[in-house]
Amino acid sequence: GFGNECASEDPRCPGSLPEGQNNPQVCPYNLYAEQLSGSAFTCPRSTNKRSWLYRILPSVSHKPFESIDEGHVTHNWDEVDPDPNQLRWKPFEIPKASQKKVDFVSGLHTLCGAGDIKSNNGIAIHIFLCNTSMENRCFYNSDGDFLIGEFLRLQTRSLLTDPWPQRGMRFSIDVFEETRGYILEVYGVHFELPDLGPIGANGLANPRDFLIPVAWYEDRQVPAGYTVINKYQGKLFAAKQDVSPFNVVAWHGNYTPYKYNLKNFMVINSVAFDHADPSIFTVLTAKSVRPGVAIADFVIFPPRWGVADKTFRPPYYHRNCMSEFMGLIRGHYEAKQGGFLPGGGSLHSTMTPHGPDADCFEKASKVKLAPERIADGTMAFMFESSLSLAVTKWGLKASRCLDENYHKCWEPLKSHFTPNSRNPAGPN
Ligand SMILES: O=C(O)Cc1cc(O)ccc1O
Ligand SMILES: [Fe+2]
Repeated sequence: GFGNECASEDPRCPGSLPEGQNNPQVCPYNLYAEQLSGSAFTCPRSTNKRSWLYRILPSVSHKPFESIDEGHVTHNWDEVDPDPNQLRWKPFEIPKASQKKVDFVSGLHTLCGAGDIKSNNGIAIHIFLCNTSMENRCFYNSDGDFLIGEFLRLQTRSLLTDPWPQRGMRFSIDVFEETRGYILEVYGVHFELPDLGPIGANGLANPRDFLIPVAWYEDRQVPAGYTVINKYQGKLFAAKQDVSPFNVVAWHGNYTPYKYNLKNFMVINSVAFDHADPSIFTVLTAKSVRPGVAIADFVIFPPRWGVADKTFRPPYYHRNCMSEFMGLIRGHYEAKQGGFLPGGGSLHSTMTPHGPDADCFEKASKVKLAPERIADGTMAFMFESSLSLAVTKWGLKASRCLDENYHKCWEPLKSHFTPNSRNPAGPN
């Protein structure tokens, strides 16, 4: 369950978790005790996060970190001039394994972001494009948490393992084929489940559906050197060590990686009339200090029924003080039948107008309203942020995926205004 206090021992070492204290003079099985803190020691209980790890060697057993090539990872939000236009990307291209072997870390590309990494306030959106597993390499992020998009056949190994690693957690990603994914990085805060207000005690993403891994260790020497890669203040560093870092035999605490299957999301929606705001689809939120304002919300558009009467059912036309980055994991998105493709993305910046394309408007204004399955087999999502996001050089140019024709999807919109005829009948 989300945020629970858990305890886990590798079954090969029963009793490896010290009883009654965290720091015995000598730990069971002669393990080292190490605390991983995900919040200031003094945070209120409700936000205090830490885990105690009992490991074969402490994390400090490594050679010094050295700077490595960042590739397309950046936290420089001034690389290109601001551009308020609607932006859309065709599916980001995955390099072919036959041409170049690229793993999760070398395949990380920063698309956009905002804020300041050193003062722990901001977000970044990355795309990863890879074709090879991480071999004797792991990664950890000193700057923030990674929320990694949902992918088939992506497997992680980590000291506590699994796909949504929080700050500091080391993980290694295996892929079985050419793989692409989206990452929302938040600096300085952790994701939380949104409050439910009048919805009640249950619904949306239920805490019990968040899965947390069990302890599992490998006691493996790596004479050729195991590489620990660290993203620190937006730059990449590597340190060698001669053992696997996945050497945690037992742990307890509430600071863990977790994963969540989006299929478990309990969708709430309009069952009478009108289009509800997409905040009803919030899976997780990373709060800012302003009440109700997120530095980033993770919102999904899952398969569901559309039943609203006398309603234009697709998303309304709008301008928003929040920035909206959208991606498509599979299927299609209700407001754009063509052009917005799985593996691509779109960015509608602060107050930039957007909404259904002309074709969608025409169809949805005329369709006979019956209960309808919306977007079966699809999964679109939005990273919505109160920060005004800047796009990187890679996003605008080097990715070569920017769709120069995006604005054309609204060009056919024409006026339907009939000043002399009130049609349809007007409000009831
Ligand atoms: O722009 C979008 O497609 C996302 C979105 C969906 C919706 O149902 C209402 C508002 C909104 O921004
Ligand atoms: Fe929107």
